[in-house]
Amino acid sequence: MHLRQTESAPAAVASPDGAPDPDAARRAALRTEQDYVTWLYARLDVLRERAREALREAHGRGGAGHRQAAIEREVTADEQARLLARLSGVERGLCFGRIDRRDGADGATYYIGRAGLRDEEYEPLLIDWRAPAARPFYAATPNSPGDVVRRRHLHLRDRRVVGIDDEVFDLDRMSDTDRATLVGEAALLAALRRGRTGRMGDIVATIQTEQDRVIRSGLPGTLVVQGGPGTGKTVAALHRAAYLLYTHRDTLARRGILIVGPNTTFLRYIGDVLPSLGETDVVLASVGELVPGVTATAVDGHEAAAVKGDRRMVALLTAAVRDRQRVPDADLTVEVDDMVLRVGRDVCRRARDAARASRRPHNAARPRYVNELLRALARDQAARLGRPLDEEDLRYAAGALAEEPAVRTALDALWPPLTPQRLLRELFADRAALRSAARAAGLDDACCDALHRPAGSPWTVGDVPLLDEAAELLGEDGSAARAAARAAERRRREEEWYAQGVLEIAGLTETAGLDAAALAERHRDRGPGRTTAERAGADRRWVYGHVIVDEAQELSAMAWRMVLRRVPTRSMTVVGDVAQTGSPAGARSWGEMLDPHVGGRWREERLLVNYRTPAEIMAVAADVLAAVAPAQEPPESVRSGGTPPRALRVGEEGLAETLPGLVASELAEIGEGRLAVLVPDARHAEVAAALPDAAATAAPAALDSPAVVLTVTQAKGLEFDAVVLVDPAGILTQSPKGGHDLYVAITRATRRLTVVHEGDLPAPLSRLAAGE
Ligand SMILES: Nc1ncnc2c1ncn2[C@@H]1O[C@H](COP(=O)(O)OP(=O)(O)OP(=O)(O)O)[C@@H](O)[C@H]1O
Repeated sequence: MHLRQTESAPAAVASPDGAPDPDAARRAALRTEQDYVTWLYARLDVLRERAREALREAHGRGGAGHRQAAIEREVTADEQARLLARLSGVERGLCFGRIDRRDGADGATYYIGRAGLRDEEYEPLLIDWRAPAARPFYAATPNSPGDVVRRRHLHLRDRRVVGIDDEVFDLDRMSDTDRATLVGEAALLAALRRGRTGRMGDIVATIQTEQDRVIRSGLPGTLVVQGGPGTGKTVAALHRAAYLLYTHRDTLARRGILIVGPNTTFLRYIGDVLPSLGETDVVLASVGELVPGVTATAVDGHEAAAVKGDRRMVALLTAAVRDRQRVPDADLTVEVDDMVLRVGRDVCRRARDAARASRRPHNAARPRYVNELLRALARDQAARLGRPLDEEDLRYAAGALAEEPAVRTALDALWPPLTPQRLLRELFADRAALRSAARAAGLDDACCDALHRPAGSPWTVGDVPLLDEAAELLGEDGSAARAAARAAERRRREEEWYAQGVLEIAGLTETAGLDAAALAERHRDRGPGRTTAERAGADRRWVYGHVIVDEAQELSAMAWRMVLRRVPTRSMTVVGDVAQTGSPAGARSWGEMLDPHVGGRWREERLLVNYRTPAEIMAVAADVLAAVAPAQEPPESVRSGGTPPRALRVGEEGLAETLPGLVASELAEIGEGRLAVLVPDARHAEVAAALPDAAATAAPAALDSPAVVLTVTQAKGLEFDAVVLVDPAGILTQSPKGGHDLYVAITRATRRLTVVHEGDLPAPLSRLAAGE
């Protein structure tokens, strides 16, 4: 039997007059749990103090030893610092659950929490939520409870137990005392009712069974998590990252986990979840940040986005690179020391073809071409001077010519060293170059028009996969790598010199176990690039142990190529909803997107329950989905009730007058929560001007504001207690995927939805018309 107890249900502890006393039962249960929780925190304090002490000792142990000993101390200190960070991260809500199992004759009780704790005898006091022993806490359902007799949720405020919820799966197996102290209220619904803060919270206490399957799915291969809005795809994927780090720490600590999200605001929104689970060593990046050194936030128009995401851009870029490998129109002539040196055009052509035939990337193949031409120039120079040349002379003369500015300019014009940035900047600013490359790729002039732009334009998100593709085609620019190595060597010497000064000032001699080189290295390691995540984030060619892609339906074919380069093992979690695709280059089906890369070898989990949007609002969204994508099923809302969604008609000039009052009254209704005004792209500035008190940028700080004006693209993945949706017809018609945008906009609301419209309500929203 399964029983979800309510607070009024327990009826076994008697009051003095013999009547059942539920309050006494509740107090008794709270006391028991408080005692245990107090004990757990005491243990946590002890472990933290030990880690702190070990850290102090590692830092303080300056004394004897050589460089090896210094490094060992550093490693110990590093480990203790991580342990301390992990133990500090789990302070809030340390223990959130308990299961009573039918283990053996007596049964057994296990407490579940954010971290595993053991006593001095190594007996478990608290089970880490990711450990196999915690699984029944999440997996037990009324239909298949396994050996779980009762699941209890504990609600903590600071270190105090302030509430308990019980789910009983087998009342007959419970002892009389335990039955007497049953208390409860559905923990999940309590969690869902909380106001939004602008930051996603963890759900470690209320993970649902279907989500648990996603979280604990094995590390190898590609897992697709498909689910409608609010089904917990994002939050489950983040818990999966924590679970994988716990279960495969060795592999993943070395290679790291990358989480790709749609934009920096979204990343900020989800950024607290992993630290609250004690995990910090993860790289979070938007598609626009995946090439180190470039931060792209500008967004392309629909045409440009569609072309840039098209797989044929590979052929276009390949052709564009080939176009930069030229032979002169006539013989090559260069003036050096008042003498005109000449190399025949056919010699240039042969040299270029040989360099291309090496099949090396552009920058790596360049020396073949350049060296061949330098030798030809040197031979011509010697002939004109009437000097014979042996092989050594030839090498020397070619080297000397390479230093001549006129020679360098001439050779750079034929086969320039290229960075991805330079290639793209110059290509997009040059219509003729674009046409030539596009023709080779089978793209028409309209595509060229969509790509063409002035040279100084900012990088867009759609450019970043192209920069990454270009980096592959170009290879490392050897000169840049050499310059970087020289700069690094210079820095190393300066740091050592500085470190020597520090040692002298501190009166520490080399016999103190730390010489200047070791001290410099230690400080260098402390700087950027110290943790796996930091090193990985700064290296375009880093290979991750696992990659999670959120809102994955928005990624174009070119963006997938970029992401997949970072995970050749294809150990990935792909999270999204093809019914929410807004990008013109995004996914229509997972097979279409993934099959070219993983050859059909991906597995899928579906999430079907919406934890965000109440049923009344979801009914409106379902009408929209039925109109724009009848084959897609909307998820089912876990809760109903609350304020019915409504529509509000205003005159055209009435928008600016209506919105401030409407937003103020909605804010008053939601109290501490968050509100978003969602608008068509073209009306963002107008609506933002009407609401000067609301944040109006998609910058991460906007999440701190009680009210924010956003386009639907900017609001993707986010949620708000109240949504004011302005001009639904404008959203519907703003792009070929406008219907999907409207679906996304409606499903951002957790409590209240108001649709403000000027003309007639679009047909899919007719359900709202009745209430006007
Ligand atoms: N098991 C759970 N317990 C408590 N809250 C949950 C649970 N699952 C999901 N939620 C909450 O539901 C909301 C929606 O979750 P999430 O953003 O992960 O959904 P999603 O599927 O990624 O949505 P979308 O596709 O619309 O972006 C969040 O507030 C999340 O915390």
